[in-house]
Amino acid sequence: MTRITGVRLRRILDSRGNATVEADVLTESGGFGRAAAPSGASTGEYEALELPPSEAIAAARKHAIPRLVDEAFAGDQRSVDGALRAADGTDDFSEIGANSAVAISMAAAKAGADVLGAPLYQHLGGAFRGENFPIPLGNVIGGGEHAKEATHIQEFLAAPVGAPSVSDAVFANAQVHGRVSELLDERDLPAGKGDEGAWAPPVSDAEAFDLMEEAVADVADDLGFEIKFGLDMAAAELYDDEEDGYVYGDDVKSTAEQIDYVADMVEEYDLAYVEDPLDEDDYEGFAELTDRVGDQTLICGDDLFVTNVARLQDGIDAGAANSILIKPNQIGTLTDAFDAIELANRNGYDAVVSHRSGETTDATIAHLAVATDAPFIKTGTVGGERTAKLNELIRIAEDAT
Ligand SMILES: O=C(O)[C@@H](CO)OP(=O)(O)O
Ligand SMILES: [Mg+2]
Repeated sequence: MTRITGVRLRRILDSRGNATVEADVLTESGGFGRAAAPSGASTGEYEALELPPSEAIAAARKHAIPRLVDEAFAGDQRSVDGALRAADGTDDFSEIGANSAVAISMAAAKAGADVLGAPLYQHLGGAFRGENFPIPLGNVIGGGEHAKEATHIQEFLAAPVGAPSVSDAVFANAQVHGRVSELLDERDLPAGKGDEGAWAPPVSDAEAFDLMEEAVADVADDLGFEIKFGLDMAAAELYDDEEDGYVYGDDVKSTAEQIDYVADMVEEYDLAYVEDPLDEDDYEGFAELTDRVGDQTLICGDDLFVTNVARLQDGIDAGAANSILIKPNQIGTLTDAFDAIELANRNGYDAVVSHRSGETTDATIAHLAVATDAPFIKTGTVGGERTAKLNELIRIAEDAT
């Protein structure tokens, strides 16, 4: 029933106005799935490779589609993703592009779910998936590679850890986003937005910490539940080999100073989450920081692990981080993403499912996060390509309870 009978690929627009790959997968019994690849700006050096969409589509048509049509079953995700790997033949999907691969992989999962008549989260997670729902981490102030003339730290994320429901959490993040806008207005600061819809004001990182502290406290007071905040430091973008340190404008921090700085911020602001606090090659620094504050907060590896089981295993062996960011397009298939989540969970690492800065309205990650019982999902706060995931989470919570 789920034998694949057709795969169509096309170029569509993403939220930055760039082209990306969309895939349709059709099955023998009329099943249909459609998915689109997201795209990063602060991409990790060890990520699977995104090709220019036209090239990725041409290569996938030549190499992958013949191995899928009449050969693979949408209901058997490993057969689909195995065919994609075999068609590509490289470790980093440099032949057909991780963008073609991930779009086909996710579209096949949706087609498989469609044949069963099950929602995607149920198809992926099964009857024993657990009852928890992910808490959305909402990017409300940001800079780095996502906005010019703004903070050095890439993302300041609201984390509504005390929200009684998914819907309360989603609306709390939107309210924090709105509260930050009011605070900027009171301070006569311009409020442009970065790639993910976060405010990108021309303020120092220290001011952004203060704005976040005030905004989450105000909204928590109003709503009556705990809201913390966290960071994506995207420190690989701050790290400069020649300076041998982390560059914050005129200030350069050595690795030891960076670790002290992050540990101090965790203490001072009771941060719920810190992603990529150190360079993507610095397992040792990650381990030292995890040792210091890992019992108080999540130290998450994004560019460090790139959703890759081998890199995660190195991190586990080194005691680096206690959490992994999961981005299916970093590794190319849902199977690879699931394997990374499983390895993480077996070793006490929390898996946090994430969007990219360049997105479409594809909501697959909302289903992936629920299916795998992820404690957090990073999806932004406002903007159509962000709310597509958040609203899907609200629908899934309604459907599943
Ligand atoms: O660094 C990140 O975690 C992401 C998403 O917020 O950004 P990008 O997609 O640009 O890598
Ligand atoms: Mg990141």
